[in-house]
Amino acid sequence: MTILDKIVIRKKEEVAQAKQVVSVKQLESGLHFNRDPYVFKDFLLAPDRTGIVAEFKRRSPSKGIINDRVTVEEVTQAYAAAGASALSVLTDVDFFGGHADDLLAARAANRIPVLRKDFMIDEYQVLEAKALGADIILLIAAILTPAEIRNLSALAKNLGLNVLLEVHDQEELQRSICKDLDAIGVNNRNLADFTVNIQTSFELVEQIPDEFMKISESAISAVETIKDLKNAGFNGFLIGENFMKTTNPGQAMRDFATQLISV
Ligand SMILES: O=C(O)c1ccccc1NCC(=O)[C@H](O)[C@H](O)COP(=O)(O)O
Repeated sequence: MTILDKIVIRKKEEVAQAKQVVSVKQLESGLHFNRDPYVFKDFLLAPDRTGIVAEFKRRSPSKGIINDRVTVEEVTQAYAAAGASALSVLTDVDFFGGHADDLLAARAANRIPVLRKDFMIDEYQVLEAKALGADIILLIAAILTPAEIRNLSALAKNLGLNVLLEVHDQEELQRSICKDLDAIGVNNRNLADFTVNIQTSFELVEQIPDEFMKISESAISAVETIKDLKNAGFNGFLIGENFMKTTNPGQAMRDFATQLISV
């Protein structure tokens, strides 16, 4: 069994429990339910932003604890001030040490799009994402059928949310593309065995239709890589560990963004 299989099994239990505690009706009366989400594309393409989707990531299955000494408010505000186009906030508790409260805190502290980074398998989680104030949801092709992707993305669109589809190879991409997606992310990390290879992005970028924003995800640690990814056609760059492993992730993002201007 891969880590992804384990995460999905746990996620099904979590969603079933959550439905017992908070009804769909209660979600729909939630704090942020009627808020208009930010448009992801506008922030990715804004000339005064970097295209970086900066992630708040306390720990991960591949690395264990990355940083448990910083707060979501201080880090995400510093990311936004340093030119992040969007924030990625992990809400998975068991495998990433995240929490729904992290998303609420990031939302309250910032005025740029926030991605709910989780393993979405049920419509309930999409409603939750909206209630928590997310602007973007992630759909991972490796854990969803094409029909599930169509249904979850259609619901997200109805709620005004942006949809980022994550793929790892050409087969996932071709079977998963549908009309309600806004962005397609190529994950350079193989979620089954944790190996990382930035070439995955370069190999897949030309297969992604131009109507979608193109995001390269994971294992990005050099400004030169961003330059190469931009030249290859990517609009966005999801970066977590490279910033979070430092004592001051916001400053690490600022230094990175400053170097980006000169490459
Ligand atoms: O990061 C992991 O170990 C991981 C394991 C299993 C499923 C997902 C995982 N990560 C989620 C991500 O995609 C990354 O957090 C994100 O792309 C940022 O990656 P990085 O810059 O390498 O932290």
